Amino acid sequence: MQLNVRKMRLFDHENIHSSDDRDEYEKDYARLIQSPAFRRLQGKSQVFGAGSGDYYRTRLTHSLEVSQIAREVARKLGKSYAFLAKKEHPGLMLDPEVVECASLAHDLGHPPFGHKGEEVLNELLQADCGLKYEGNAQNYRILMFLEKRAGSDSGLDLTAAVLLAINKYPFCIEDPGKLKGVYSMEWEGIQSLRQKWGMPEGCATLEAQLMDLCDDIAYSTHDIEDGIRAGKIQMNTNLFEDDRLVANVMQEIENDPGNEVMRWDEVDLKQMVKQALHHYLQQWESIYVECGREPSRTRREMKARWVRKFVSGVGIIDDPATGWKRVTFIRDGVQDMELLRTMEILKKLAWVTLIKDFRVQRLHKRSEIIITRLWDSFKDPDMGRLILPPDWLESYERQKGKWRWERMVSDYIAGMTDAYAEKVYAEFYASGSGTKWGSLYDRD
Ligand SMILES: Nc1ccn([C@H]2C[C@H](O)[C@@H](COP(=O)(O)OP(=O)(O)OP(=O)(O)O)O2)c(=O)n1
Repeated sequence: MQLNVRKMRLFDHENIHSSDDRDEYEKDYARLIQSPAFRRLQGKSQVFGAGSGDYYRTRLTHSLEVSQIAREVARKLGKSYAFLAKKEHPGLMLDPEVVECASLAHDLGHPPFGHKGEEVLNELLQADCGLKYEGNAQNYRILMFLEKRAGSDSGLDLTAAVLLAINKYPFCIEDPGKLKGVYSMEWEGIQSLRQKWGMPEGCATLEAQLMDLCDDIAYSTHDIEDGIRAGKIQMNTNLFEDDRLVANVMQEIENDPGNEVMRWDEVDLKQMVKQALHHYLQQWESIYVECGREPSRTRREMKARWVRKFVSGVGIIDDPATGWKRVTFIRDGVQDMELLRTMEILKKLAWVTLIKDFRVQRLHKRSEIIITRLWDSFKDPDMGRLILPPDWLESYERQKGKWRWERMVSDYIAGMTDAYAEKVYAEFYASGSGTKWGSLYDRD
């Protein structure tokens, strides 16, 4: 019975493969891996611009790393927690295949140029028409409406378990006070699934929580690895004794007062930052010697050890505040605050050394200019109708007024890779010898 609730699909009208013997999650995996939205992640920035170096992460390689980590952790937890085997509640189960699919899909909604693109598109939409743009909400536009699969016009029509495992923020984003969530049109479907499952309000499934934590494990470690490779973080120095760096990290923490892991009223903030950096770096010297003083091997080994350390800390506890369960780092049956803080401080370290680096900031400035000019070019329906690809217009017309024009334009811009956004921008605005005209044979 519960399995059916987990494997049900929202639309499921015409399944051309209904006679095949694949498991429902195998179908989800195939639909995701073979979707154009998934392929386009290869051209979307993680931190450095996609295409700025073959070794740096893109949203695609990041999503693959998250899915590998999340799948393994789900299997491991499945063996350690007896309640998971009882399958008493569909939201309190951990299927490795489900977290794998959710991880592959969790960043589909990112526009070109990563978080900066998301911020700019949101500001433009809000200022011009009062709509919001948010990457997690956009995941559902893509999965439920924009992607097509053989035999259906209604998105990828994934199983309920996978859809809810992507839902980190189980809210309607258009409700007052919500910065993240699901747009109202898609929230209807997600909410109906949550009700069928009996999900408590505001709580995410265990699978969504695990995907979220594994996303953090992946990027907090690989961003540092990318940063060392780019020469922005010097690991062979005693980072925790670098007063300016420690002060910058402290400043970022103070700028993020809502972060519950960082309750610095409870601890000495400076001490906490120094301790976490010390904790992180402890093994650096010995790994360096073990790896024959080879920087690239040392970097990889350090990253691998930290992923293993974080992974081995993942557990499930009761959450007295909600009566639901919580996936987090645990030690001796309680939340491991030291490990949680170390991870948060790694994120801040990446922030102050990489994201605030002037070259990355120039990339952000450029992406702001490009996205703003693209928005200005397409937002007016009279002009937009002349310059949008015909299949986008046809999809829009088929909705017979259910979609607002601005939502469709933001879908179009958000779907672009970094390079494609650059190309369309150059078609409109570059002059002289720098002009790059689109070829007649390019697919838009
Ligand atoms: N202004 C920013 C913010 C973040 N990043 C990078 C750092 C990480 O590599 C990644 C984090 O992105 P996610 O979408 O995984 O972030 P969250 O999970 O924190 O965001 P959300 O809760 O919105 O999903 O993006 C960046 O380059 N520039």
